[in-house]
Amino acid sequence: MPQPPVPQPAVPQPVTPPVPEPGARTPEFPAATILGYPRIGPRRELKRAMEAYWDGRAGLAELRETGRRLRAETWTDLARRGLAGQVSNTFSDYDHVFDAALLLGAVPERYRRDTPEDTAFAAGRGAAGLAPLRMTKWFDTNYHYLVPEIGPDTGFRADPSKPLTEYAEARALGVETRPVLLGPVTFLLLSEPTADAPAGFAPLSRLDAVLEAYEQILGALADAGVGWVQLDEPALVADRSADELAATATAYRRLGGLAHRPALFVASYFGALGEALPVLAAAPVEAIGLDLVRGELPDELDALRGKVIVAGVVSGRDVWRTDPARATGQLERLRGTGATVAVSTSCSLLHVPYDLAAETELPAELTGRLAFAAQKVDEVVALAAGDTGAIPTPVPAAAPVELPPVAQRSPYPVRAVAQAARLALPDLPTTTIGSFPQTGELRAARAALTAGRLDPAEYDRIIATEIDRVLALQEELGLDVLVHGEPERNDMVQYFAEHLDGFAVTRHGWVQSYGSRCTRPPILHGDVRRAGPITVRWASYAQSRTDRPVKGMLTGPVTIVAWSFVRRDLPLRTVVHQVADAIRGEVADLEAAGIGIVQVDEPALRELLPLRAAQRDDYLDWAVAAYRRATSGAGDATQIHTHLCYSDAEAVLAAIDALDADVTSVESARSHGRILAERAVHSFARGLGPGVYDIHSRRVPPADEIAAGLRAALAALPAGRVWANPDCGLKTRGYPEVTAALRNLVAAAREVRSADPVPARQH
Ligand SMILES: Nc1nc2c(c(=O)[nH]1)N[C@@H](CNc1ccc(C(=O)N[C@@H](CCC(=O)N[C@@H](CCC(=O)N[C@@H](CCC(=O)O)C(=O)O)C(=O)O)C(=O)O)cc1)CN2
Ligand code: MET
Ligand SMILES: [Zn+2]
Repeated sequence: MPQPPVPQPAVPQPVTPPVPEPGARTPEFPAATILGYPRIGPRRELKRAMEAYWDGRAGLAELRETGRRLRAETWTDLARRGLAGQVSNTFSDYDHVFDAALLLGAVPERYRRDTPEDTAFAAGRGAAGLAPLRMTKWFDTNYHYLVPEIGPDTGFRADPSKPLTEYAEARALGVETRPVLLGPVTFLLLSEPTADAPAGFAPLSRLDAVLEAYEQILGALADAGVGWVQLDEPALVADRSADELAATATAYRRLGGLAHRPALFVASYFGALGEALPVLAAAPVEAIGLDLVRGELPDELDALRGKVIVAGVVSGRDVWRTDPARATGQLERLRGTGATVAVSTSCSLLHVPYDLAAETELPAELTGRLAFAAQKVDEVVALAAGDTGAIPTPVPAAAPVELPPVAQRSPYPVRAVAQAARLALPDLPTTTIGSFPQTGELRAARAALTAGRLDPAEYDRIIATEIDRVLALQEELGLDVLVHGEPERNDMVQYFAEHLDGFAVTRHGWVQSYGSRCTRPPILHGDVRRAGPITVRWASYAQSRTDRPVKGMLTGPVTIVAWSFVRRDLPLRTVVHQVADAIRGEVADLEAAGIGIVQVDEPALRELLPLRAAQRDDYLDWAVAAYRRATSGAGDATQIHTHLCYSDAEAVLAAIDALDADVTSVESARSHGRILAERAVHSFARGLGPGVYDIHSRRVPPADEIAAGLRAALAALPAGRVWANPDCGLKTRGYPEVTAALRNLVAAAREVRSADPVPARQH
């Protein structure tokens, strides 16, 4: 098939709208814009610069220079692509939510350092004796933000230096930009109360103080000549209480009422505004952004009369080309109402890779259907110019094969007896979550293998040696259930995608996950099928090298799909069930190879939970059913483990129970044992490993602290069902701290076992 040309702007000239006169009327909103752009660098330049700075291999000046260069290159490239509506302040040293805390001067005292970079890194990474800020998912994406802490006494002091600097930088390049700020309502709704806040304290109660800071920031931006500012309010697409909607009305009445300010563009994304739409429509703001990919055109368009509608018709959440018929249909209907319409992306392009042009190994028929960030900019520009000829219409898919129903497992008590007899584990069994540190040598070996510089047999020898080393370490530490350490995997999702039909993987398609960490989300483009065993070889190898049980390690169907870009011509549930069927086959093969424990991770179960409550039960039903499809083929004596992390697991405890795994490990360390306080945990009928070692921090937990965590678990759950484990995999940590922490974990489990003789095993 000939490759359709990528749409190019007719005149590749930087487009710089006139700078508004002070006191002039609302400046014109550019016809084509985006809500944000990737910032890690097309070759992860920022990641490398950050890590070099952290390791002391480079100074702050070099880090800053890398950031400045990446911003300049982005503005220049997007100007060349003909994008008039450029944005600034979308760059971040670590995280844009933390940047908002810096902007408002609301950073917890314990993280404050001499420079904003060091402050952000202290908050994101912690330091000796200083735990980092809690980190959690940005809505339903795989991006993680640092959760701001706001209390009754938090002081706010506007510091607009970052948006001002970036605005000036772009201006110096001849590019007029719209600074992007996190909106006040979303900022407060994403924050959590400080540790010393009274019970029931809601950060939103500090709205007045926050608005005062925003007023000063808007004033400073206006002074600098900023024409439009973008305030991001994605929190408004979730269910909001009457109080929260009233706070939204207050916020925008107040900011809109300022005499001296830029024109205000309130951006919503990740869904439809619903009941927040009339609230924003009634507010004195000049432009409103709608996600028209996730949401349909609202009926109440009349209410928006007089405002610019920034129509998010190009998806920022997937890698597919825009369906020109759908997009132009929406744009025409909007224009038909007499509204002023700008073409935009549905959300920031932060969640997609930079440039399809960097991928030279993808099949041509797939490339023809794809658009990464740069191509999405081209689409926005083409749609705004009414030039859709260059955007091909997507090809409809054939109907998927119906999957047969599967039988469910025996009841847990029956399985528990069979497993206890087979595994003969002590009370409080100790284990880890799967990965051991991914060393530089492993990554270098894999890079050499991919580049053809390393013989596959030699690579296999390196992996086997690493597995031997990791097993020996675990035996020496005295862990009860061992893992092979996942050294052969680049990533827990990409690795499976590389071994399943229906997926493609990229070489440079990096997307920021948090801080300097990135993933290359695979592209699920066809029907998914497992061509052959994926993990059996290394699992059996590991089991052949030790007498202790080795857990087989698989990624669950929801997580594989959540962390990939998926086809949109089939319902998500159908795609997830196809992946589940492939994993089911892998569980069967591991079992046949004599593996007695199989862990099927589902850390993204919570992430895909719909933002609107009305859609949640339906999602949880099919997600749980998919997990059971993946695991229910296992015999009674095969112990199925699952693992969830970053999950606010509280929100989905009933679903976790319904997964029917024999043992579940969850994050607990960073949520301060909150999970154990949940009433539902007490009725949790199977094994539970509340994470007692926070692997997201370099800190080594002392044995008595771990023992306290285990005792708390024993107070909530029957003995014999509590496991001792870290709260996630160890791949991002280093060996010295992992060894010390696991030594403490084993010591703590032994101490609690001997000091608190537990009643006979209950099942
Ligand atoms: N997909 C996914 N999402 C997730 C998680 C996860 O594990 N996977 N965990 C949670 C937290 N998020 C995370 C996301 C990424 C990483 C992470 O460690 N990423 C690595 C990259 C992992 C990877 O793909 N590694 C490849 C490529 C490594 C690499 O950079 N190679 C160099 C060459 C290396 C050398 O020569 O030394 C290169 O390509 O330039 C490999 O090991 O093969 C990183 O950013 O550094 C950790 C947690 C939630 N979401
Ligand atoms: C993000 S969940 C990670 C689970 C995986 N088995 C690991 O240990 O790395
Ligand atoms: Zn995890």
